Amino acid sequence: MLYFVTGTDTDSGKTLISAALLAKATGHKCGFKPIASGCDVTEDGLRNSDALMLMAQSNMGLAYQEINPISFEPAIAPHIAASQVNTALSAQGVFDSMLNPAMVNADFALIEGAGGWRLPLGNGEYLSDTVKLLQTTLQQETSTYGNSVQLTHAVTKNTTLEVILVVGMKLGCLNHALLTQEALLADGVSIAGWVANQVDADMAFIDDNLQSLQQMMQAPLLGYVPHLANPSAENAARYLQLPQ
Ligand SMILES: Nc1ncnc2c1ncn2[C@@H]1O[C@H](COP(=O)(O)OP(=O)(O)OP(=O)(O)O)[C@@H](O)[C@H]1O
Ligand SMILES: C[C@H](N)[C@H](N)CCCCCC(=O)O
Ligand SMILES: [Mg+2]
Repeated sequence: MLYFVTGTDTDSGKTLISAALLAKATGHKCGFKPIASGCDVTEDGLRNSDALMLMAQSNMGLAYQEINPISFEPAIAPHIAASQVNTALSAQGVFDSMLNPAMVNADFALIEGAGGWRLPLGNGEYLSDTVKLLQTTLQQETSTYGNSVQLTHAVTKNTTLEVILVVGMKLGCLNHALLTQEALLADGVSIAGWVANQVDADMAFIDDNLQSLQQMMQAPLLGYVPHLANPSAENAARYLQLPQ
């Protein structure tokens, strides 16, 4: 199983839910954070807390750079962070840097996006283009990646990619969730499920909002995660089911 986890916005809970789904998964599992802006400078290089949280729930022994190949220090839009260090992002470049044998051979692998579905990479490209590229590549019988290594169905467990949408439950999320769903469907990706994640501890009429979303979302609800006093992967996992 290979999933791309997107959200209605930055801070919607993609990392918490991704880590929680990894915690629930069994077998060989790994989380990826291809692009991270907002990193600490360490002796070992740039380190991002999302990538470290996913790494803590992964068990395939990957190096940090394999989980998070593209990192920027400032917590700003990645294409702007890239331009600050005189570099540029592209859908193909992100694809090339992130594709890893573990991603296609894991029992459970997920890729956390950055921001929301239509995250700009600059030059008219979006992170959603990378996801579409990955989906197309996996669908082809044979494909090449990285150093032209041949990937065939014989060695590729994960030949499909589905999206999980994390809805950060707060006032305004209905519009964000519906627009994101529209974009996902228009882009031809399939939605494995969505998660209602209560980021706003005091959201009024949470039950009514949840009910409205359930009526309008065209994918299974994988769980409602309330606002947690201790938002750990294990605590959030108690409220979730893995996609079928
Ligand atoms: N259900 C929850 N209860 C309590 N706190 C939460 C909950 N969901 C998320 N948070 C907190 O909200 C913050 C944002 O969550 P998270 O980092 O998972 O968002 P994100 O969508 O991954 O953001 P980014 O776009 O930066 O990757 C974190 O501090 C997280 O612990
Ligand atoms: C810094 C933040 N936590 C994320 N890593 C990046 C969010 C970028 C959002 C870009 C945008 O859509 O405006
Ligand atoms: Mg995150």
